[in-house]
Amino acid sequence: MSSRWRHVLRLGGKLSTISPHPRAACLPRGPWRFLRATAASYRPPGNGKRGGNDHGRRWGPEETEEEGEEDEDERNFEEEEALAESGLPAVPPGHQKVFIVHPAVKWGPGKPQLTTAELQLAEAVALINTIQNWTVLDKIILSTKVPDKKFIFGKGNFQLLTEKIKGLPEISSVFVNVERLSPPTKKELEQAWEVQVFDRYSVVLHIFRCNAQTKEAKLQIALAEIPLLRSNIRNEVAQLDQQRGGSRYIMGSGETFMELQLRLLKEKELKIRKALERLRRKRRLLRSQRMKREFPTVSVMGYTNCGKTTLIKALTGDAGLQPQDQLFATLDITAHAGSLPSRLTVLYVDTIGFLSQLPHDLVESFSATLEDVACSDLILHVRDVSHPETNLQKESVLTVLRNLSLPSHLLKSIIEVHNKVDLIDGHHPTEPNTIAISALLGHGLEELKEEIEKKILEVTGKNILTIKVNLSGTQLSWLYKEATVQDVDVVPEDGTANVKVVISNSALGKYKRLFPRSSYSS
Ligand SMILES: Nc1nc2c(ncn2[C@@H]2O[C@H](COP(=O)(O)OP(=O)(O)OP(=O)(O)O)[C@@H](O)[C@H]2O)c(=O)[nH]1
Ligand SMILES: [Mg+2]
Repeated sequence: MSSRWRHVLRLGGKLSTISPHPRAACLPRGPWRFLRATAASYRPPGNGKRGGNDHGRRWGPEETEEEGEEDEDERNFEEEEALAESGLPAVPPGHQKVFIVHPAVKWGPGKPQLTTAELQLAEAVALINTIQNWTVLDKIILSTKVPDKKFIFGKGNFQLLTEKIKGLPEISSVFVNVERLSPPTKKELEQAWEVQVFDRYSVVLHIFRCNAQTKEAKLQIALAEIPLLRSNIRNEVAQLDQQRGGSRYIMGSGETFMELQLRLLKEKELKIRKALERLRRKRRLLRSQRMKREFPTVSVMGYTNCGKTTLIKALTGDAGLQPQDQLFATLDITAHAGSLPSRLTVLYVDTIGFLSQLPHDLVESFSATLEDVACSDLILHVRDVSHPETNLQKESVLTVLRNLSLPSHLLKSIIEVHNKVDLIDGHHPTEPNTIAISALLGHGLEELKEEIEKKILEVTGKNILTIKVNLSGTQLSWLYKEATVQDVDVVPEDGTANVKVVISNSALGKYKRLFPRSSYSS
């Protein structure tokens, strides 16, 4: 056996018990974990009998199976294989005592416009507090000119920070509140501070991992991890080669250690993409079924923790929904039926929340689920107007919405919902298409429903009418077939009924041609 292979296997089998850092038991264990995971997750084809507990199906009774039972087993096996241990340096389980550093650009073009360093630090604290068993031990704002460069801080500030961190031996990790730390920077900081170092990407990814419930969300997160894994492999294998200076090729294979790692990663990525595409097809099928049933769809979007789920729960009375005071509580797109004032049924779609400086890879990996938004009839943009950064949050959401290439009529008809007005005094928005509510207390919901109905009727080309029909004719049965009958008020004396319907423009045209002598009132 070549020495390189022995090396790979030894790393694969044992390294998980070795910690290269004295203070942290679960520091990154290197790209070889991925190799181990891949080998461990292998099972011969056909041995994939699984429980089939697919939490990913949240669309309820509309769902139909498009593929056979046997294929289902195979699919489950493939999905689980794609989801096998990612190999990403794991965030250690258990308690984390975190020190937060916020590098603040205080002047020049990089200075943030709609926020302050204090508010950004508060959001970093909220992110950490969202994770169970994680606590913030201390925090600091330090000025920098180049938060995205290899050396984030100047010499003096770095020394001060290092002394502070080393003076607190209880600290188990440091969260540097920047979008992404390059692997060499992260490694250097970890060596200097002797604790694990996280950036926004790894913290948000960890929250996602903790909160993901459905297979689709888990696959999307696994996909978002790939770029991180790739750069880790490049970085760590390069270092390994430098240290050992040994042969770069695995004997007989014509492949270097890094090439092998990258190939395995590519294979894993393809598996994830394939599994996601299958789920996407299923989602499209369900969407087309919903559209056939003519339920208008309202996407409820907004910054994380603004109250989207609370609002949908208030509008639909769906007891299954669980709003939580937690960032990224909702990671799965789910639809919930609710009635508008005219008793028209609409589906409210709960979506993943936004975050400013949310790493691009993460947003992209969730864009498949956001496909549903593009197909909806109306968007509610929910805002927590009691939040000190509400304007920045609005801008972040609108920027993402614009980048989702949504149809322009959707962007133009957005209803802006000012939520949590119970927490502030005298909030009376004056902008058009804006409604103030408290989803928690149920204030302003009737006005909101009326506005939703008005917009839905406009965009779907539907009308709400009361039509007088002759009960001896075929009008009523025609209306039951071609429109949504809301109410039938029979007038026994003259054998007629006043029928309240929601009817599309095209169906109304047909009705008028078929029954030219009917009378209508709106
Ligand atoms: N005071 C007050 N609190 C509210 C209101 N609406 C929601 N909340 C609270 O805000 C927190 C977040 O609510 P969610 O409905 O989970 O927010 P979300 O936008 O779905 O959050 P994510 O799914 O994490 O993006 C919960 O603690 C809610 O009780 C409101 O009108 N007033
Ligand atoms: Mg939610």
